[in-house]
Amino acid sequence: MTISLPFITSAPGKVILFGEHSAVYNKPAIAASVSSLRTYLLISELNEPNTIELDFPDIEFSHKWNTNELLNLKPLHSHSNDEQLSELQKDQLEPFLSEISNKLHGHAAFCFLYLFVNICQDLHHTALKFTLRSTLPIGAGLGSSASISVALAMAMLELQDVIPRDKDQINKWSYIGEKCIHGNPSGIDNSVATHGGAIFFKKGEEFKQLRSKNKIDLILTDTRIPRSTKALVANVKALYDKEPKLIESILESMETVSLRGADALINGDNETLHTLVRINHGLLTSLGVSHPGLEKIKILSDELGIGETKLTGAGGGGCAFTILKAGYNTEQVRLFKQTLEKELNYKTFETDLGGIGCSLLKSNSLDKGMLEKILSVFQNKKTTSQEIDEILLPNSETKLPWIC
Ligand SMILES: Nc1ncnc2c1ncn2[C@@H]1O[C@H](COP(=O)(O)OP(=O)(O)O)[C@@H](O)[C@H]1O
Ligand SMILES: C[C@@](O)(CCOP(=O)(O)O)CC(=O)O
Ligand SMILES: [Mg+2]
Repeated sequence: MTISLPFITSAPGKVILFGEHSAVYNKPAIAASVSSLRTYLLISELNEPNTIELDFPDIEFSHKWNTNELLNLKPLHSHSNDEQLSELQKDQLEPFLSEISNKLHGHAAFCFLYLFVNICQDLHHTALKFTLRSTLPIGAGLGSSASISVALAMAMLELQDVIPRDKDQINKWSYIGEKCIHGNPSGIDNSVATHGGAIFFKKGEEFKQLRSKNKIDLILTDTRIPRSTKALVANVKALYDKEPKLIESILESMETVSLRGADALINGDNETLHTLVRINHGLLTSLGVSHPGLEKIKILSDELGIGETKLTGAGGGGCAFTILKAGYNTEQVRLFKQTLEKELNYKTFETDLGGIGCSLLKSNSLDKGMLEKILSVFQNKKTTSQEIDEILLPNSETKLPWIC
């Protein structure tokens, strides 16, 4: 039975605890979803026949395409060859993307179109609007790209009536979406955004859910320094090609860090965890993916003696996390946050790790008043992250019936 419109999908962002970049080279890595930073995607009927509209206000992008023209394209992506996007498909999509010159917009639109043409061939609705709002900082290392890919893939599989709902399918397609945005992703971000929790991930293998013995106390800091994952991953590749032996040995050290990290998390060995965070950050710095703005966070946490800091995600700007040592001084932590925010204009987040993965909200499970409230969150482009959270965040007071 076709899902009735409107409906909403959602997926979280993530923190990579150990192993970013080395994950791309088939080394193991550990990531956890960030419970409170999520993307929400509303799929609604459009009052304009034969039209697909994207409305992505977070990046000030909206665009319309003719539905028939899109559906006349052949789905050319073959999962048997899923290491590569289909070149033929890319060529077919080119005319639909040619008017979009902004890179941020182009990556998001390419991800949307590639998934749409390959997933939605038997669409029952021909006039649809996709409105996306995210409480994640974009391009900051917290996996906003994977989070939108997962929300899009989940929505399109629903539209296509793929029953039963299957997270492995969502994960597979969102990995393709990540490829459209990143070029060469490892797949760790989409896996954790799909399945939630914390995962031990190795490219090409089944990932394992990881249970940490202790709650990890961390402060997440966004430098607000913009960067693109695609460019950073390409820089590391260029370095690898230039110095393969040297870089391979750094990647092998990162492998050891992730393996030891998994043990330390499972056994609640905090001291080792702190040492590994320091070592992993140093190794990433040696790959050239830190930034003076990230080093400022590390230096401040060292000076105040509150814990260990490591960049997270692709680096080059974006975010770092600081894990707080046992019995930390709360006054020093307050000073840490205040200095970052007031003097450096950084943003700090407090979030738990390991929340739910992708989820679906059906309109027929909501009363009329609540549905109207939710629709207004999407319609009003000025809605703040806090207002989005108050209504849509799973486990918020509204207790919406999200299906995981
Ligand atoms: N809320 C959003 N709306 C539209 N596009 C988004 C959104 N969040 C992320 N994107 C897409 O993902 C890209 C950022 O991905 P990336 O460089 O991998 O950084 P990260 O995943 O660390 O946030 C953006 O350029 C944009 O194309
Ligand atoms: C650098 C990398 O390891 C993580 C990228 O994460 P983000 O897009 O910066 O959130 C790339 C990947 O694993 O796909
Ligand atoms: Mg990304």
